[in-house]
Amino acid sequence: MSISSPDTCISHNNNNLPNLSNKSNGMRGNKYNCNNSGTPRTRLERLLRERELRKFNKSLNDGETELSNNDSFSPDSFEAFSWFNDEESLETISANRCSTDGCERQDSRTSRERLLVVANRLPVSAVRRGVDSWHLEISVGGLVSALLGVKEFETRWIGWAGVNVPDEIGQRALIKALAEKRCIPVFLDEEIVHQYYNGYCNNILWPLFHYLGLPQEDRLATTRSFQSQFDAYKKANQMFAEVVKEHYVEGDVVWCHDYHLMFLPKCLKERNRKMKVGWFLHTPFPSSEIHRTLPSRSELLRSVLAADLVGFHTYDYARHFVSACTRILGLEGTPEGVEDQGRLTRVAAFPIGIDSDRFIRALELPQVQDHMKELKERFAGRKVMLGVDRLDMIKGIPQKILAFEKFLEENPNWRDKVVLLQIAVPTRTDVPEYQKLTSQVHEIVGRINGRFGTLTAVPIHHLDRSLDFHALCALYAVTDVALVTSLRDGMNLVSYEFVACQASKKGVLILSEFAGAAQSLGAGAILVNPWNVTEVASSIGYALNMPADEREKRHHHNFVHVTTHTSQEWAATFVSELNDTIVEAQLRTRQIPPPLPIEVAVDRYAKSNNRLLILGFNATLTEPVDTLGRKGSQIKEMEPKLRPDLQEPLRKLCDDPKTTIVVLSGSDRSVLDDNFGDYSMWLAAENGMFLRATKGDWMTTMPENLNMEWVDSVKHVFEYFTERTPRSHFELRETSLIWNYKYADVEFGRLQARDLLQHLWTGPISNASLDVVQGSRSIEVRSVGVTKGAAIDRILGEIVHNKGMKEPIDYVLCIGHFLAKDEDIYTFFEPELPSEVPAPVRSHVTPPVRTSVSKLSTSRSLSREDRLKKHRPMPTIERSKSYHVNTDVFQSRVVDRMSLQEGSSVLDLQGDNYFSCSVARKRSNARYLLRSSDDVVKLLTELTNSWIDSMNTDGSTMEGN
Ligand SMILES: O=P(O)(O)OC[C@H]1O[C@H](O[C@H]2O[C@H](CO)[C@@H](O)[C@H](O)[C@H]2O)[C@H](O)[C@@H](O)[C@@H]1O
Ligand SMILES: O=c1ccn([C@@H]2O[C@H](COP(=O)(O)OP(=O)(O)O)[C@@H](O)[C@H]2O)c(=O)[nH]1
Repeated sequence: MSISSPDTCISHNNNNLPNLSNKSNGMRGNKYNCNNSGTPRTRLERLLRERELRKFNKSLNDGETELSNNDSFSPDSFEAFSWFNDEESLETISANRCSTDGCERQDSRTSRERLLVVANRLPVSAVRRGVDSWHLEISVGGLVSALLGVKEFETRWIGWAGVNVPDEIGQRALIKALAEKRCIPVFLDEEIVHQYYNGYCNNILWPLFHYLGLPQEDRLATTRSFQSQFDAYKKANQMFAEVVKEHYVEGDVVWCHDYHLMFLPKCLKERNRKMKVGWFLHTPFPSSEIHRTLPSRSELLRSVLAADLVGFHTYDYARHFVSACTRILGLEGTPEGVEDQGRLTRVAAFPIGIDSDRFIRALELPQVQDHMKELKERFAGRKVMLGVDRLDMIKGIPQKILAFEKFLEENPNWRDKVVLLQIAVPTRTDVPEYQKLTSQVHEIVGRINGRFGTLTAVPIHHLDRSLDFHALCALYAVTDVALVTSLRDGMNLVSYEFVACQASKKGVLILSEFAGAAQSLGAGAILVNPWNVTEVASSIGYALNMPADEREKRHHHNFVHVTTHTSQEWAATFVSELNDTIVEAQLRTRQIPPPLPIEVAVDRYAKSNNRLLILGFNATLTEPVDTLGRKGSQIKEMEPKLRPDLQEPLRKLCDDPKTTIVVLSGSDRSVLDDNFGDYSMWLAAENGMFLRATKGDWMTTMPENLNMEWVDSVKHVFEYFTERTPRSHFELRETSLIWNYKYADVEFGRLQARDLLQHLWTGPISNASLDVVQGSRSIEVRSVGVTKGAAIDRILGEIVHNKGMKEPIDYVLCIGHFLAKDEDIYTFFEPELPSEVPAPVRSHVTPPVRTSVSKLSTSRSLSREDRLKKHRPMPTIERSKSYHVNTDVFQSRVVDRMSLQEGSSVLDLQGDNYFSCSVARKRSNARYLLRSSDDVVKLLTELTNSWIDSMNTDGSTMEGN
C-alpha cells in the first residue's frame, strides 16, 4: 500500500533570509545549526538562531546598562521605562520622516527595530489642567504593566488617552505632551467611546470572552444597540488605522493589542499588504461554542486572520481560536495556525510576563522599605492575606470574600490572627454592570466586618482605589498569602508581581485555575476553583498553616518562572516570530505558481491548429466549493453540477474542429454522462479508467489484471466509519472507494479520518495492493497506480487514433483542482521532466500490478518525445456490468507515431504552448494558478470569443468535432 498526503513539502531557498550567519554576528556555530552550511532552513531552526542572537545581544547590553544605569534607577516614575524618555520626541521623528523629497525614511540614528504598539489605552491617562495644559498619569492594568517593561525596541505607542478632547488647541497640546512620552493619541469622541468602549468592548466582548455570555436583558434593545455598537467598534478601529498609517514607516512592526482592536489587522492590511501586523489577545479566547453566539462572529475572526501572527497567553486560548476558525469559517486549522486559500495566519501561545527586575530592585528602595515597616507594625501579630484586582466581575471578588467569610466561620481561632487586604481598583465605571458590582462588594464586606469585626480591628480592609508602585511592592512583600480568585482571567499579572516580591518571605499563592497564570504558576501555587467557596476556604487554611520548607519549594518554582519569563522576553519572542512569519510567508509564496496569463494563453490558442484541452470537473467546472456547506440542501450539493455559466462557452469550444476537449475526472461515468452527455467531447471517468467520446460507448482502460480483491474489505471499513461519523458518506466506484467527511463536524471528521488511515496503514489490509490518497476532507482508496497522469497516455493514444489526427497536437491546456497524487498529469506534458521528480510515496510489501501503469513508470524517465513514441498496445478490456463497453473498438485503438506522418510525433508543443493550471490549489506542480472556477469561466469564455473572432475573420466553417 502506498500513502500520499495532500501537503507537499516546502523546500526553502535561503537566499532572502535575514542575514543571521555566524560571520555577521560574531557567534560561533552550535548545536542548533542543524545543517552544514549553518544557515537555518526550517522555521524552528530560524527561531532558535534568533533566540540565541537575542541572548547574545542582551548579554552585551546588560553589561552596558549596568555600568550606566545602576545609580539612577527610579522605578516609580516614567523614568523607569526606558523607551518612554528617549531624547528624541515624536515631533523630531515626524520632521525627519518628511524632510527629504517627501519620502519617509527610517530614523538613521537608531539601530533598534521600530515597534508601533497599538492598544486601546495609552500607558498614560491624560488629565486636563488648562486650555493647553495636560497632566499625564500612568494607566493601571496588566497590559500597560507588561508593555512598559519592553526595552528592546524603538517603541511608539498609539492609543486613546482616556479623555475626550473636542477642541483643536487641547488636541495639539496633548499631542505635544504625549510626544515626549513617545505616545500618539487617537481622539475618540464621547459618543464613540460610549458605543465602542463601554458598549461593544466592555459590555459585549469582555463578558463573552470571559464566559459570562452576551447581555441577556431586554433582548430587542440589545439587538438594536448591538448593531450600532458594532458599527462604532468598526469606526473606532478605522480611526486607529488612520493614525497608524500616518506614523508608519516602511519596515515597522505593528503590534495590535486586545479585543478592542480585532478589526484593526484587516483595516491595516487593506491599506498596506506589506505591513508586518501582529495581533495579541490579553483576555481568554473562549471555546468556539461561546464565540459562535456572537452575531459578528465571522467578521471579527476574518479581520483578525488578516494579521500575520496571532498570539494568545495560553495554548488553550490559541486552540479555541483555531477551532472557531475551522468550525465557524470552515477554514483549515493546522498545527501552525489557520490556512485560507494557501495563506497561513500563524497562531501561537506567547505567555506574557512582568519586568521582574523592576519589582525586585524596588524592594531595596528606602521608600518601599519604609512602607513595609509601617505595614508590618500596623498588622503585627496577624497574617496578611492580599487581593489586588481591578473591580471587575471576572476577578471573582465577591467569591473571594465569601470564601474568606467561610474560613473565619469555620476557624474561630484565626479570627483575630488574620486580615484580608483587598485593593479593588475602580474600572470602567460608566458601565452599569461595574456599578452594580461595586455596591454588591461593599455590601458583602460591610456584612462580614460587622459580623467578625471588633472595636479595634476588622477582618477585611477594602480599598476602592489604586496604589502607587512603591506602596504596591511593599504590600506584596509583607503578604503571607495572596488570593487570586478570577472566574476567568487572560493571565493575571498580580500573581507574578506577588511572586517577584516574595524572595525573602516566601509566601503562598492561592490561584484560580481559570487564570492563564495557572498554566505557568500552577505547580507552585495552590490551585482552586473560585466557584467552590468551600474549597477556597479550606485552601486558605492550608496556606496559612503551610510549613516553611513546602512554602520555600513552591515559591522557588514560581520565582524561577517569573524571573525568566519576563515581559521583555515575551515581546521579543512575539516580534521575532512575527518577523519570521513574514520570511516563512515569502518562502511559501515562492512555491505558489504565478497566475495564468490569460491573454497569452488565448493568443497562443488562436494561433495553433490542433489543440487539446484537458479539464478537471470538481471545483474546476463546478461552483467553488463551500467548505462548510451548512445551509441549503446538502444532498444536492453532493452531486457535482456543471456551472450554468460554463455551458455556452463549453458548447462552442466543443464545436471548434481544431479543438479536442477531454473532461478528466475522478467522478464515475454516470456523473459525467449527466453533465456532459450532450456535448461533443471526450469523457474520462474514474481518473481515466473509463473513456468515451460522447458520440460513442464507454471503453475501459483498466488493466486486465488490475487487482480489485481489496474492495470488499475497504468497503467494510468505510461503512463502519460512515455509520459512526454523522454527515459523512462514501462512494463506491469501479476502481476506487472514497470516504468523504466534508459535511461532518470538522474536528470529529479529522479524528475519524486519522483513525481510518491508521487502520488502513497498519490493519489487516495494509498489505493489499492499493493506494491511499488523502484529500482535504476525504480519503480515497484506489488500485495501485491509478492516477490521471498514468491514464493520459492511453487516453491520448485513443483520441489521436480515433480522430485520425494527421497533424501533431500543438497546444495543450490542462486545468484542474487535482489531488497531489494526480498532478502527474501536469508533468506528463512537460518538455523536460523536473530534475527532482517527487519522491515515490510510501510503498508497501505487495508489488503493484504492472500492466499499463508500468508504461508511465517507464515513460517518466524519458523525454516527452520519447514517451510519446513509446505507446504500447492497450490493455485487455473488461466488460462493465452497468455499461456497455465496446472492447473491439478500444483494442484496435493503438496509437503510435505511425498514426501521424512518418517521423512526426503526436505532440509538438512549440515554445510554451503548454499551459498547466491548478485551480485554487496553491501548492501545486502546475505552471500556473487560477484562483477559482470563476477564473475558469473567464478563460473558457475568452477562448470561445477568440475562436469566434477568428472564424469571422477567416470565414472558417464549423464542423463537428
Ligand atoms: O483599560 P481598562 O479597560 O481599564 O482595563 C485594563 C486592562 O484590562 C485587561 O487586562 C488583561 O491583560 C493582562 C495582561 O496581558 C492580563 O494579565 C489580564 O488577565 C487581562 O485581563 C485588558 O485586556 C486590557 O486591555 C485593559 O487595558
Ligand atoms: O493599585 C494598583 C493595582 C494594580 N495595579 C497593576 O494593575 C495590573 C493588573 O494586571 P492583571 O494582569 O493582574 O489584571 P488586569 O487588570 O489587566 O485584568 C498589575 O500590573 C498591577 O501592578 C496597579 O498598578 N496599581
